[in-house]
Amino acid sequence: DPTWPAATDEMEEIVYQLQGFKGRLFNDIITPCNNEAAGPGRVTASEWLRVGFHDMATHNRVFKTGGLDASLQFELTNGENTGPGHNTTLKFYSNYYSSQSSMSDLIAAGVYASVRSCGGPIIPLRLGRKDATSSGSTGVPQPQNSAETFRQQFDRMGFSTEEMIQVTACGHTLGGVHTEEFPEIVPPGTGTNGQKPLDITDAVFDNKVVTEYVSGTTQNPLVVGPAVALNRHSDFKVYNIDRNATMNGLTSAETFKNVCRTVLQKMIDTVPSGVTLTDPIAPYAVKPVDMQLTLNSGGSSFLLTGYIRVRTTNRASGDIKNVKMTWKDRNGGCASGSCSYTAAVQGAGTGFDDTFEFFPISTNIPTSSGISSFTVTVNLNDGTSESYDNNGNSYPLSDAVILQKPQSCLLQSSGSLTVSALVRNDITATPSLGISYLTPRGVVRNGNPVPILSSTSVAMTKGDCIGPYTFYSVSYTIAGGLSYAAKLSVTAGSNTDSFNKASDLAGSCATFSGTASCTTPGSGGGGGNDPDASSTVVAPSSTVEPEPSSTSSIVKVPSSSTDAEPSTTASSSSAAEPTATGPVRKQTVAGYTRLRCATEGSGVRALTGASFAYDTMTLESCASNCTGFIYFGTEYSRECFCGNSLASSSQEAPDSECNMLCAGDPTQYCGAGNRLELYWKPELATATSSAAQPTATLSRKETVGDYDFVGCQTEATEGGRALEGKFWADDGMTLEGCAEACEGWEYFGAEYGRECFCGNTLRGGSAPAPLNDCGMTCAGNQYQYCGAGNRLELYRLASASSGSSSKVKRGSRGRRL
Ligand code: HEM
Repeated sequence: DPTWPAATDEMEEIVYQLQGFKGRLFNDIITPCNNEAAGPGRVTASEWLRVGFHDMATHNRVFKTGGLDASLQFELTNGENTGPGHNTTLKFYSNYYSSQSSMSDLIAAGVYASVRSCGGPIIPLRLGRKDATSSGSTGVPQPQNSAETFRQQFDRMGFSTEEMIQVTACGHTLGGVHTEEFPEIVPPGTGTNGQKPLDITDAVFDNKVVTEYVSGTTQNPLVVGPAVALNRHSDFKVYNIDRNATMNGLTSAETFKNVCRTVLQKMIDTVPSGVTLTDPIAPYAVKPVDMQLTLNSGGSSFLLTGYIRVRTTNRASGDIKNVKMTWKDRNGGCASGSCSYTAAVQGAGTGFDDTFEFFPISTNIPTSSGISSFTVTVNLNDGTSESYDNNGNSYPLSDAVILQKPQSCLLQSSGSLTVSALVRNDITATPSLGISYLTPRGVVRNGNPVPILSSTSVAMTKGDCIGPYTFYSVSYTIAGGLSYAAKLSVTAGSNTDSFNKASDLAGSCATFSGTASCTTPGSGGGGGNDPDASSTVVAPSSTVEPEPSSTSSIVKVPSSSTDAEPSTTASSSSAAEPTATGPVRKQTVAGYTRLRCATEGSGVRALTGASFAYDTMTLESCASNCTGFIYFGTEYSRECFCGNSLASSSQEAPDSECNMLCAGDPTQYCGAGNRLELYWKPELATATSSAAQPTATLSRKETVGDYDFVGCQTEATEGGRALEGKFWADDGMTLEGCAEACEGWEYFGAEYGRECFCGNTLRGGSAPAPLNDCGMTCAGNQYQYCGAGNRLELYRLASASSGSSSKVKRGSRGRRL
């Protein structure tokens, strides 16, 4: 078993913990192998495999540049990487992209997963790839190249002639050639759904690509057909280079599988210099998952939560009776006298080749004695048991630094994050919060769908001492709309509580209540060690938002205890209503007029033009940042947003809700959490556009051309797509474009941002879905909705709907289809 924790833990989960309880669903769109997530004629698993090759294919073995490094994301429009498959694949992987899972490791994992999902071999998966930050050289083999050029290109990649033939055959057992990308090889109308398969089983990882070729029955469009006359029959040129000797050696299914395991591993292990790959990963026999300490109210005990995941692949089902966790306290003993917890199974999950059971942990641990590590005993129904001690190390679980989730919160609409942490009083280092976060590329250049991964570290401010711990906290705004994907680490000296998911945080921070008196660990705990001891509510807070300090972004955990650091300026309670000397609501600021206190949009920002966040925020400085924009608004004391339009879902809110003072001027109001102190210059609206009313806001379109909006609709469950008439996909997709393409059809539907389907009927199993499911914006118009994965933004001809018995009223969201 690997030793826990390891740098590969997140990838281990993504790759093995696929479905069922705590499933990461990485295989969702490639299972079954013939799934066509991006539309008919597009076998998703084959697209994943091809992505691996195209990313690797620019490797130079002499200079040790390129290889599997995710540089493909910057190369999507260089002419070598045609077709939408690369884009949709990288977009899917982006859901898993983090500081612990590089895009290039995800591409390699995608090769492993697609091959496995299609019945191919288990490719050993090493990890540790690093992502390129810009495009690399060109050099992906193209069908028109000569046999000698192919040989040279693969030699540059580090592949012998034999390996070139093998790896190409292993790749071309899946998928096909598309008319959209290679109309000269597959002329329009000659394929099925615009695709011609490379062998007759284009969604099975078998050696038909070889046997059909060797027997002369192949219909592979890169061997026979129009490509021959055009000299684009690249598979023939490659396979025939050694007079078919290598191909003849692959006619045994077993040999093919083994050879493909070897050459595909070589393909994904081809990396630039500076990368050292780990040993191949394997699923843990026993793995702690999501272990977390949380200080209970009162402050004298922790709640330890998480799961022990046990691999059950080689066990008879129901084999395990329960799992016992036994821990050591901070000093290596068991001062509290009770240091174990036994759990029964809660859920089961599966991977391609594995099964797991999960045993939930939920137990209290006194803060006076704490925890340092644990071991696991798996008790079997036959009366025997197995001990797991993490290869002799015990499973480490430090209580030195703890991210305290109930007092941490994330407002996803604005990205406003507050993190509270507890640091044990014997740790002298001041903690800092590390935030690793994704932001969408502002300007999408060359179709790169992968968000930017950044990290930042912010110092935390000291709060109250509770028992042997001291609170620290900090607030920060994660701009860009992907705050839920952030990972949070609190570090003090060599102690850290790392890789906590921001998505686990609630939208509002709860107030901590506890009176355990301040102690130093090891002193025997002092007072307040009884978990049920008095838990006087110290600072009942009526607001859900943490209260802002007027001088900085720091939010102190509310407390009345005497050793609290003095608050420097205006107290939070004075924020609510202006007094003679207190804050006032300014009606005009630098030529802008106050409009109202406004909410953010639902799921979108109210103002999307530009944004700023800093600790010296004033209305004047925000207005100055927003010069030229029709609107500006301040939020959450230190944030500033500009825009020429206001999201239609932004609502007026009572002024009393815009009650936070500006971080840089406590005599002014600067909104609140999810509340904008909104100003505008209406004359700019008439100058820049004919209407003062905002025009460009993300909203549902009730009508598009001759079509009425029907609703959000699932795909069909009965063999095929909900709409079967016509399909196309494009990075410039808009609702108008889709409507136009579907002229003459009764329905059109936009899906996954960039796909368009037409049809006269809806296939069985397609059903109305909640509107919120259809949350993807159109690739060609950010202000329109274009469905989502497996969800159609569905429209129907107005004439058809009003004429038929099952009326869909114009503009209604009728579900009556
Ligand atoms: C001389 C080398 C190669 C050439 C010239 C070549 C060329 C092509 C072409 C023209 C297509 C059609 C793409 C489309 O229309 O979507 C294709 C598809 C494909 N290639 Fe290759 N290829 C080569 C080697 C490889 C290798 C080494 C692999 C992976 C190990 C690979 C994996 C694939 C896959 C999986 C598809 C199907 C994609 C789909 O269905 O969307 N190819 N290849």
